Amino acid sequence: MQLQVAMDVLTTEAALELAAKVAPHVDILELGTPLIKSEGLSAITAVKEAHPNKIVFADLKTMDAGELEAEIAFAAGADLVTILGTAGDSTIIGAVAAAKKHGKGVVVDLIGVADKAARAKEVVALGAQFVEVHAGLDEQAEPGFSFQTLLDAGRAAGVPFSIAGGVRLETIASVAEAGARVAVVGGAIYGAEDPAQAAADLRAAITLEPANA
Ligand SMILES: O=C(CO)[C@H](O)[C@H](O)COP(=O)(O)O
Repeated sequence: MQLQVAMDVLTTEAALELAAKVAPHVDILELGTPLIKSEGLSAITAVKEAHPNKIVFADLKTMDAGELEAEIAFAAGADLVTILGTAGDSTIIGAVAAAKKHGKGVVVDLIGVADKAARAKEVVALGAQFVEVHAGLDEQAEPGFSFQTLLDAGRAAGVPFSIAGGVRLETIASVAEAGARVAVVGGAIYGAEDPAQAAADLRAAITLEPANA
């Protein structure tokens, strides 16, 4: 299982500082949606230039204009972009076309999708590399939120998936056990007193091949 850090910070400077600390322990550097909205595509370029051997993940959360939005993010240096599973098939097909042109990949975020297993199979058939089974920050804060529902949805997906939303040291082993391809960790790394140590601890908690330096 790969480890992805979600850098939900607001400046390129903060992202570069965080990435420098955690890169030795993670496989994928994610630019969070607020960071991209705040700083624009130049943040993607800055992170890729600083970490050319890491997979750079642009959490665009695209809902329309799939080909155009994916195209500009790949051109800026992204290796993976997210398209929302609630978007129409034509949006996903467009983003996949851009990914093929650049030799990159599309991840479909299932946030807000009611039947996650059915949509997961559909979007992978459309060319998505994998799906992200995701509880967003707002959903996590809702009363009665259960992390277990994410694991169950991942298991039921029947296609390669990542888990995002509330993954931390206490839960990451269960993400691996559920068969996830990627564990996405945001707050448990960027909010830690020592992000490098937090990332190293998460890494040690799962059975992984060594991350690329
Ligand atoms: O994409 C996101 C929000 O939409 C977050 O980056 C993702 O949910 C990670 O969350 P956490 O901080 O709980 O690990």
